[in-house]
Formats: sequence, C-alpha cells, structure tokens
Amino acid sequence: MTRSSLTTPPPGAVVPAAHPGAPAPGATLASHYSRCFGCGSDHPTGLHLTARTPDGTTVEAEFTVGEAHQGAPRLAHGGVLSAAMDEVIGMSVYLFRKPYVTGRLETDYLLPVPVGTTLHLRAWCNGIMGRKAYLEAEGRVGAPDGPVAVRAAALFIEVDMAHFAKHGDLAVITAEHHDYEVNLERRRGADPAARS
Ligand SMILES: CCCCCCCC/C=C\CCCCCCCC(=O)SCCNC(=O)CCNC(=O)[C@H](O)C(C)(C)COP(=O)(O)OP(=O)(O)OC[C@H]1O[C@@H](n2cnc3c(N)ncnc32)[C@H](O)[C@@H]1OP(=O)(O)O
Repeated sequence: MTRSSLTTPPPGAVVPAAHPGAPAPGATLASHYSRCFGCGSDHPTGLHLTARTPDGTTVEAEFTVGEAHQGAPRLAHGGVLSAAMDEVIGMSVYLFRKPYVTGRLETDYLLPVPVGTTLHLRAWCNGIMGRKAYLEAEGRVGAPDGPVAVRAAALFIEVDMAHFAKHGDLAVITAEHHDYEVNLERRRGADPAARS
C-alpha cells in the first residue's frame, strides 16, 4: 500500500481488542442507515454492501459492480470503488462502538474492475491514538484470495452523536437504531452544539 504519513499509525497507536458489544464472529452487521449509499437496502443505485465480521475487529463484504457503477464503458468508476473502501472501513471502526467519520481516504487502483465483477472486500484497524483511527482495506477480484484490485488507507476521526445532530439528522439515525446510539447520547449527556 502506498500511503502518506497521515494514514500511517504513529508509534504508540494501539489496535483495540474486540469490543464486548461487537457482533459475534460470523454475524452479519446491520446497516447503519437504510438510505446509505454504501449499505442501505433502500438506496436505488447504492452498493448494497452486506458485511460480516469474522472476529469482532475485521469486516468482510462482497460488492458486485453493476450498471449504475460505471466510469468508462463496462468498467467500475474509481470513485465508486473508493466509496466501497470508505464503507467497509467505516463499518470496521464502528465495531469499536464509537462514532467516527472519514477524515482522509487514500486509494490505490491496481487493476481495472469490469461490470459484473465481484470484489471481496476486507477492512481492518492498524491502530488508534486519541480520536484518530488508522485503518486499511483491500478489494480482491473473484475470491477472498484473488488478485488485489483496490487498496485503501484511511484516517477516521472520532466524533460524538452531536456531530450528526448538528450537521445531519440524528432523529433519522435514532429512529433506525434503538440501542447503542441513543444510549451513547444519554450516557454522555451530549450537547448537540458541543462538538463538530
Ligand atoms: C452516517 C450516520 C452514522 C451514525 C451512526 C454512527 C455509526 C456509524 C456506523 C457505521 C458507519 C459505516 C460507514 C459510514 C460511511 C463512511 C464514513 C463517511 O463517509 S463519513 C462522511 C465523510 N466525512 C465527513 O463528513 C467528515 C467531515 N469533517 C469533519 O466533520 C471534521 O473535519 C472532523 C470531525 C473530521 C474533524 O474536525 P474536529 O473539529 O472535530 O477536529 P480537528 O481538530 O479538526 O481534527 C482532529 C484531529 O484529526 C486531524 N485531522 C482531521 N482531519 C484530517 C485530515 N483530513 N487529514 C489528516 N488529519 C486530519 C487533525 O489534524 C487533528 O489532529 P490533532 O489532534 O491536532 O493531532
């Protein structure tokens, strides 16, 4: 992976153990929002990623490139592939049960990806320090051990739920999540204006 210093974990960054609240190994991860471009089942042209975790810290998913995902004729758009990386990385850091947003995403495109190809995606954490999480993902063609077509490295920044209340629509999120997000908000007594 060609990565910048900004997505390379500094000395002292630690990979957390699996969170006790993480889904059981092998469990399917719930979509965080039904209209999410990455994982929402109600998105008409989204990626429709259904992910699982083999170990509580890693995420695996398959993405089949469709007609709606083209850049050049019959080939996947690079931004769409980058979105797939962003999504699985986002899902993997959420396994640690804190809300994060993408701060920086770096992508290497190694092979063209034709329409109809199934990419086997995997994302994992290389370390967390303070609010910064350093993550990585890869997409392999046709099989979990197939050739690597896409690699990504990312820096995600921890926020609190006030971020989504201030800039988005927390009510929609909490309407779909009756457990963690609502409880987190109560526990912290978060002030929606407190943090961006
Ligand atoms: C969607 C609802 C979910 C709700 C439920 C949650 C669970 C979700 C579950 C599952 C998710 C599945 C997957 C989701 C989809 C994939 C994720 C996305 O696409 S997220 C959207 C795109 N990203 C943004 O919209 C961020 C926009 N940016 C910001 O809001 C701010 O810039 C933010 C929060 C990132 C940082 O702002 P500050 O004011 O809080 O903090 P400051 O001080 O600026 O940064 C903190 C540290 O990080 C560094 N930093 C920030 N941005 C950086 C960057 N781009 N490059 C390098 N360093 C950066 C800074 O230098 C600073 O470092 P120093 O503490 O000084 O050492």
